[in-house]
Amino acid sequence: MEFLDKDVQAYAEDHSSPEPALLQQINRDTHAYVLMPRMLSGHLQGRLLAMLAQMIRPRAVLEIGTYTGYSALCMAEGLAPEGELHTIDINEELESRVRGYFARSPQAAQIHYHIGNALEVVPQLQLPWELVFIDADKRNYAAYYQLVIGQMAPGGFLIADNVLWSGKVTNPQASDKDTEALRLFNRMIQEDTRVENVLLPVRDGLMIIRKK
Ligand SMILES: C[S@@+](CC[C@H](N)C(=O)[O-])C[C@H]1O[C@@H](n2cnc3c(N)ncnc32)[C@H](O)[C@@H]1O
Repeated sequence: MEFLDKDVQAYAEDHSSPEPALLQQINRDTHAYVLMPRMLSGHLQGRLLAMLAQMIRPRAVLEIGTYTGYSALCMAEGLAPEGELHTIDINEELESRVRGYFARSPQAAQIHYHIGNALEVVPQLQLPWELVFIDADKRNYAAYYQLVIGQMAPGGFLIADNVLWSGKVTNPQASDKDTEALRLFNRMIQEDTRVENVLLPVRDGLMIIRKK
């Protein structure tokens, strides 16, 4: 479910910076050749991620859930000159496609792509994260948060995607495991006194969290 009216969404995209050429190609290719293209962040959310990264100028970015590399490349636009971005995905089938896209990015040398289960890879990457994007399996959102929050730099930002889950989080009839996991995650963030947070109803819901 999109929370914005279709015309408003189109208007917002028309009045946001265009996608860079490489991202346009990833968007097109993902819809043509890859399963579940709805998972890609897309134009509006991608420009928001790029803008937030440009505001933060992070030296260390972590992404959990690379998929076809779209959101990683958006956030890489804002990396500090000495910064690095680590992105993890469990799906090795997309690896050669994604490596090809990353190689064409102006930030190619700063991007580190890991194939594996994020629950195992994250503890091996001990960096003071200044920007984290959680966008993988919903049942592990709380576990990912607990893994990274201690590693994050004070003043660092964490963004979690799909926290409205097509509106199911507010539907009392919805009790599937993913919906329950997202309700638990949202409640956990709301009650965590170490952070400030705002839930933005953009696309499928973005929880933006700042570590105090
Ligand atoms: C919604 S997609 C990511 C979309 C991408 N961030 C974007 O905006 O274009 C979710 C991805 O998480 C990956 N994933 C699922 N479980 C995972 C796990 N345990 N560890 C790492 N990646 C995982 C899936 O393979 C999938 O590619």
